[in-house]
Amino acid sequence: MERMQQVVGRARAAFSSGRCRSLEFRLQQLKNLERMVREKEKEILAALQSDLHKCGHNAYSHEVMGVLGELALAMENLPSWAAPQPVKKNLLTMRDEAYIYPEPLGVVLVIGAWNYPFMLVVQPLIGAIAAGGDLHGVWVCVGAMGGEKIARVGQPHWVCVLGNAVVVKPSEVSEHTSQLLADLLPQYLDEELYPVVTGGVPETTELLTQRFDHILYTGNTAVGKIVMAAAAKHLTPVTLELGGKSPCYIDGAVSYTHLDVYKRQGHEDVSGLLWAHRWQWGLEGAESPCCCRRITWGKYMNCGQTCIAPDYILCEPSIQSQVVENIKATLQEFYGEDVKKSPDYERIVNKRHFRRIVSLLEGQKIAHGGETDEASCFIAPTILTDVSAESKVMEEEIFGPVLPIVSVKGVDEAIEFINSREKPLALYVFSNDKKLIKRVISETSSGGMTANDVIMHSTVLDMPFGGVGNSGMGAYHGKHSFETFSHHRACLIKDLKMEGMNKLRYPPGSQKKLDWAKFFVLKRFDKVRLGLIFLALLGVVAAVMIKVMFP
Ligand SMILES: NC(=O)c1ccc[n+]([C@@H]2O[C@H](COP(=O)([O-])OP(=O)(O)OC[C@H]3O[C@@H](n4cnc5c(N)ncnc54)[C@H](O)[C@@H]3O)[C@@H](O)[C@H]2O)c1
Ligand SMILES: CC(C)=CCC/C(C)=C/CC/C(C)=C/C=O
Repeated sequence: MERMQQVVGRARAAFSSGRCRSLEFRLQQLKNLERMVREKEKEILAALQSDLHKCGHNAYSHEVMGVLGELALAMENLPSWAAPQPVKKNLLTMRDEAYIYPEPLGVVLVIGAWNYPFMLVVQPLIGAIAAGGDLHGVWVCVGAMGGEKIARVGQPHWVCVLGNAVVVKPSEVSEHTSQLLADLLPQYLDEELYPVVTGGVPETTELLTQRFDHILYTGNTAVGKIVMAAAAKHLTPVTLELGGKSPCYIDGAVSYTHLDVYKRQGHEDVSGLLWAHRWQWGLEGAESPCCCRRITWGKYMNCGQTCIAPDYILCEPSIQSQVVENIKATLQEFYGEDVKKSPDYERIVNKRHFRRIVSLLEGQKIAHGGETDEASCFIAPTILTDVSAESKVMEEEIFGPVLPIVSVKGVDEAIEFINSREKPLALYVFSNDKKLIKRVISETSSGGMTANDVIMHSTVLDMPFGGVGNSGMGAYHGKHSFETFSHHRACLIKDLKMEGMNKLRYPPGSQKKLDWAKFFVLKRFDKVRLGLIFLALLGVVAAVMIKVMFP
């Protein structure tokens, strides 16, 4: 207990010292982090190889690339993210400065998971370091109502505490990466502001008794509840990046839909159009090789241990065998004749997870794969067909290379199926009918979604990444990380003039005062209307002057 108290206490003291006060300091820390990633690339890739059997290419493109992208985005945009944001004002506040100032929360705890052990720790760390505003300069509101612009003028003349301190807790399950982060981060970042705590459940439990100003936890839902309960004791806000069963619906009726569309458009001979359609999709529907290749990539990457991997497929029974054939062909294309020998295919992280996944195969119809080797934690890419919605494999998140196919009659039943379960972290739909895609989006809910591909929404850094309901709360990535780790403080700066206006709100009250207050507070003028009123007034003044000057 004492140790954790010391770590967090030191981080809080460092935060309060104002060491991380300037934008320049935070940018420097981000630059140092980038230098660490570039200089220690070999060590990072080696740790990922030891923990998850990730080959160099996969480790780089799945983990390091995302971190470098996030760093570049944060460093480029930090000055504009950190600037106070002007807001629209009303008639009572039109002379004042009104803006939202992002301030850092204080000491943040980042708890990572083992499946992308480098990225899931460093990516949130970037946002937490960056967060907070820039009042180090002198900011003025330029423009009247609506405060069109906030401008940084002059040299810094007063300072305030900015940028969070961050306690980093990598997952003990990926022990090599965890140790590497504990060794490297203090070499490149301020040691007191950004301490690393290693260890397992006892250490995390102890850490969670401490008071933090925000906790970002990545991991399973059950532990997410433990984290939230511990945070509640201190009223600490949480971001929970959890998991769940992400469905993937394949629309097999695409070609027929298009046939109809082409006919309705008045095309007599649709064969040429359908041929073009087939050329685009490989086959007639979304069960095409192209779609199945994308699904195979996202399902079996990192041996299925990806939070947003398509967990299971929903499709009509008529296309099931085509889907299986196309996925099998892709597996051959990706991993060759002997998957075990492929450097691109990872392993299950440990024996506990290995046994859990193997137990999900019991009683299932294995259409492909199914080979396992406990000694090396190897499970071959596996496809299960005609899977019952009530079976064990359809109850919990699989988090392994097992892909069940569940039959549905069509999109209506698919939507019903998805909505009858917990809200997933991701949702995938394959169809070249845009209307159907939009319908699935509007009639379901999930943390994020991609149509006609998988995983890829998580790579768009301008989009928030996070879950909803059982799959989590809050989000991060890019500017959303900055916002997650900042408090959005409402700032109104008035002067001591025009006291007469305030009489409206001071006692004693009267109906007349209330009517004027209503006018000043509730009346909304848009810029065009204000402009017109100004022009009309100008016209009246001009008319009066003309009349006076030329009687
Ligand atoms: N949403 C996301 O971004 C995301 C990313 C990766 C994984 N996940 C989800 O995470 C799950 C897999 O991760 P995991 O949970 O096996 O990872 P894990 O075992 O690494 O646990 C995550 C963290 O929680 C801590 N922890 C574990 N048990 C604890 C306890 N009893 N009390 C306090 N702390 C505890 C660990 O020390 C670790 O740092 C899957 O459900 C997956 O979908 C989600
Ligand atoms: C190689 C490319 C273009 C993308 C892969 C990125 C990737 C591995 C995303 C998954 C990230 C994530 C939040 C995983 C959670 O377990």
